[in-house]
This record gives sequence, C-alpha cells and structure tokens, in this order.
Amino acid sequence: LGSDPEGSWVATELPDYYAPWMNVAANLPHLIEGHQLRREMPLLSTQYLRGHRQLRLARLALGFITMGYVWQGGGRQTILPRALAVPYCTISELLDLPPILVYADCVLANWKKRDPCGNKPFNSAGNLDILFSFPGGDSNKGFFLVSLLVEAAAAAGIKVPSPNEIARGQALRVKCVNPGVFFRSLRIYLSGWKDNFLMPEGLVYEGVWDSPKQFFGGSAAQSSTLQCFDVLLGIQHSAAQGFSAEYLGCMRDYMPAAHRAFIQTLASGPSLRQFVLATGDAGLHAAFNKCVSALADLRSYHIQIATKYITIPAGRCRAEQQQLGGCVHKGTSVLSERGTGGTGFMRFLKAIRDTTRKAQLTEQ
Ligand SMILES: Nc1ccc(Cl)cc1-c1cn[nH]n1
Repeated sequence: LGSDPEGSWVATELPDYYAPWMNVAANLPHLIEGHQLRREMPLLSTQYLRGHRQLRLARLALGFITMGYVWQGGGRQTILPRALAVPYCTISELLDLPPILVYADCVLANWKKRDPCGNKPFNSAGNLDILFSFPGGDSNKGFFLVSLLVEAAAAAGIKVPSPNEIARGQALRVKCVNPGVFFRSLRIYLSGWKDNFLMPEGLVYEGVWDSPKQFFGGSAAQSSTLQCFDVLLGIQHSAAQGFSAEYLGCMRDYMPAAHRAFIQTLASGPSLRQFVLATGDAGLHAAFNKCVSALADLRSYHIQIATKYITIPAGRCRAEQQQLGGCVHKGTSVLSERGTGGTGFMRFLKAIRDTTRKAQLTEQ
C-alpha cells in the first residue's frame, strides 16, 4: 500500500505476468496442507517489476512461498528450486535484503486496508487485513497485525503523527493468536537456516550459488523501531550471556536499507543522553528515564508473551513426546530454547531487558 500524489491509499499490485507467484502465495495454507506445493513453477523474469513497492510485494510473495516450500509438513527442503531462487535472490539484491522472509516483509509489507478508498485512519478498528498467511488460520492475522500495530504506535516516538494517523488502537486481541498454533506452525515457518541443526549446511539457492547459504529466521530483533529507540536513548547491548551484540548488529542487515541508514545516522549523531546529562535539568532527566523505563517494560512484556507462546507450549510438547511418543511435527525440532529467530531467545530477551533497565540516568 502507498499513498498516491493526492495522499489517498493505493493498493500496490503486480502485472498479471506475475500471477503464478501471487496465486501460489495467496493459496499457501491450502497448497501446503494438500501437499501440493511442489517444485513446478515457471521461471519468471523480474524485468517487469516497477518501483520499490512492486519489488517489496514480489519479495513478500516469494518469501512466503520460500518458507512454505522449505518447511512444508514440518520437514525441510534443503534445495530451493531455481524458479524461486533466481528471482528471489535478484529482487533481494536490488532491495539489499537477505533471501529469506524477514520482519519487514511479513509485518511491515504484509497488510492492506479493507477499505482503501475510505479515509479511516491506518489502524481504525477492523480496517486492516494481512496479504499472505502460513497454515494456522487467524493466528497469522493476529500475530502479524499486532506486530504492525506495535510498529505504528511506536512510530509516534520517532515521527510526530499526522492527525489522520492518530486513531484509537485497532481492537486486535492478542488472544486471537493461539499459543499451540503459533508454536507448532507459525514459528516453524518463520525459522531460518543459520545455526539451525535441522539444516546445518543452510539452503542451496539453485541457479544462484553453488554452495548452500545460511540466513537467520524472522525475529523481532529485526524491528528497526526498537533499535532506533536503543540508539536514541544510548542503550548499548553488550555480550549478553552467549548472544553478543553482534546478533543485534547483524539483524540490521535484515532491515530495509533506508531503516539501516536511519539507525546509523542516529548512532553517529549527537548523544541525547549526554545532552540531558549536560543540562542538569531535573525535568529532562525524569522524562529521559521515563522513556528508558517504558522500553524496559515493553521488553518485560515481550518476555511474558514469549513465555506464553513458546516456553509453555514447548514444555507441553516435550511432555507429549515423553508420554505419547512424539509431537505431530516430525522432522522439526522442539526448539524450546529458540524463538522465531533461532536464538537462545529467553536468555537473550532477559539480557537485553536488563541492559535496558540499567540504562536509566543515575541520580544527579
Ligand atoms: N512479532 C514478530 C513478527 C514477525 C516476526 Cl518474523 C517475528 C516476531 C517476533 C518474534 N519474537 N517476538 N516477535
């Protein structure tokens, strides 16, 4: 979606030539559940894609198809057919993004307004829907749209919203994301092929590279908004119990180039932290600490959500494996210690929450 010169919302579409991609992506749950997601796909040229929005939409469709193809039925295909690999890598190179589904695809690009012509604000109740899904029904919509609304709310912390963008939050209930469905389905399809023992070599991108390549799975650490706040508040995440700051730094390569550049600009600019300290102003000092505390609270809430949607279902799944001979998902690991991004995530989340909490300015 984007706004045309008159400022109204215009849904981005691809030329009919790309119908094979869009039709497969739009029917992914049905094709996966019917074991019909096969290698046969015409090798299409990317030359008919025009502009950033069409490239992002094409990359979104190919990203969902790629994850669906690799992780369908809980197994994993270690070779991505050239009909997918060649255009996916071509478009990814043009967008300076890795050839794997990232947060900026499945959250930031994966939405439409039900009423694109109306002037309802971006997040007015019931006016948003997602473009593509994995198996798992409405949990997809809840998961991706709640994340999108968090981004929209956080944007006000970076850019002053226009009156039209200010609206009562969409009443999307997180409870419409079923923890078991998220753990057994959605999380698997967002998994990557780096540091994943199910694909120790990574994925062969047929017709692109001779050797397999490794890329991290989707993760909230790929949210450029959160990393903006860290940089603005001067919060530096050090080596955090085995997951060093390098992982967070590496996730910047999984963000849109413009977002990456913006974070780098903030990081190389004057320090807000030092400015507040230099003023010695108690009000500024308190306001700064309120921001740091709010970010730490958000990270604590994220830990609660991760416990509900990953740690607890993983424990149940392990108990089933011990009592009833195994979870449904054969061939995938019970990655109880891993989140969507394939990290030892709970330790990592707690470490970055604690680092955030400690970043408060001490008493003058
Ligand atoms: N909300 C998200 C949306 C998209 C992706 Cl790819 C990952 C997450 C995520 C992971 N952990 N917490 N959130």
